[in-house]
Amino acid sequence: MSTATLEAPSIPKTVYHVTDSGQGSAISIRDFNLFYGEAQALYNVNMEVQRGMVTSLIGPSGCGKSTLLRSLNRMNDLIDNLRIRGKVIVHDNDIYAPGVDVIALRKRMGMVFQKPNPFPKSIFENVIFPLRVEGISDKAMLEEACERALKGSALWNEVKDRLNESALGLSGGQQQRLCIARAIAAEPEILLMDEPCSALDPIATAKVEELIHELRGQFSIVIVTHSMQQAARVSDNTAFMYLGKLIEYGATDTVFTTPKDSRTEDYITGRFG
Ligand SMILES: Nc1ncnc2c1ncn2[C@@H]1O[C@H](COP(=O)(O)OP(=O)(O)OP(=O)(O)O)[C@@H](O)[C@H]1O
Repeated sequence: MSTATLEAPSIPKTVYHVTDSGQGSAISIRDFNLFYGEAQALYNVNMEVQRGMVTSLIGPSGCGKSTLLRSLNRMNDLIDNLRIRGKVIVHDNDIYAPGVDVIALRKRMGMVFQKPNPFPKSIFENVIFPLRVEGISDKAMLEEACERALKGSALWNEVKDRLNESALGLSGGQQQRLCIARAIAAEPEILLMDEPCSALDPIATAKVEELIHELRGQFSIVIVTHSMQQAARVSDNTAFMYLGKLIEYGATDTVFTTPKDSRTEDYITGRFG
């Protein structure tokens, strides 16, 4: 792993000092702008999400973190009067190009939301839901996928004897790890997490953070978090956003110890936000 300067000449104001995974980019965001009706929420964002690494999006409330995250798998498509300009490149293809299969795109990107959102079904059916959607019905294949995903989300030992019980009977922290199991069951390449610990207590948060650490390498993870401590603990790279702009995108250690932009410094030292 080396520290490389990734250039984005079209926005001189963003400071880049990103830790390069050596495996290239999982996602390239290029001159990306987003408008909710007349209101612009993202301004010329340029960012390379490094493959196999954990990337945190931080910044004060309303700065556009969730908007940017949801732009990566086109979750924003469902919003009326939304316009975008720019590109999001995954596997050399712009995901906003005409004719893109959005369902296929979302299969490559598992998503975990703020609040655990298990379906009112059994633990087993929750985990293998994405495979059912794909039309897989082979029992042995589903059981194997379920076990793999639950082991991957560090929940297997806690639920292996109650797979047919309702997922709603699990604790909040277990439900969130179940949602992570569901997100990884179809073996996506990228995991998008929108404040995955905001509804969890400190112990459950620690477990999810540990899990993120374990999933690193296997998946490219982008996580929105309000907690700077969490960003510092779990991520390789951190992107600081402010008023819809990407201000600084760099190696997490550097962002938190020696930020290069005064706005980043003001935020991480608690002067605003
Ligand atoms: N569906 C929407 N329609 C219109 N405006 C929206 C919508 N979603 C977000 N916005 C606006 O876009 C801006 C960015 O919001 P976003 O939720 O992305 O910020 P955030 O950094 O994730 O905030 P928070 O940390 O509070 O969750 C805000 O001004 C917000 O009001």
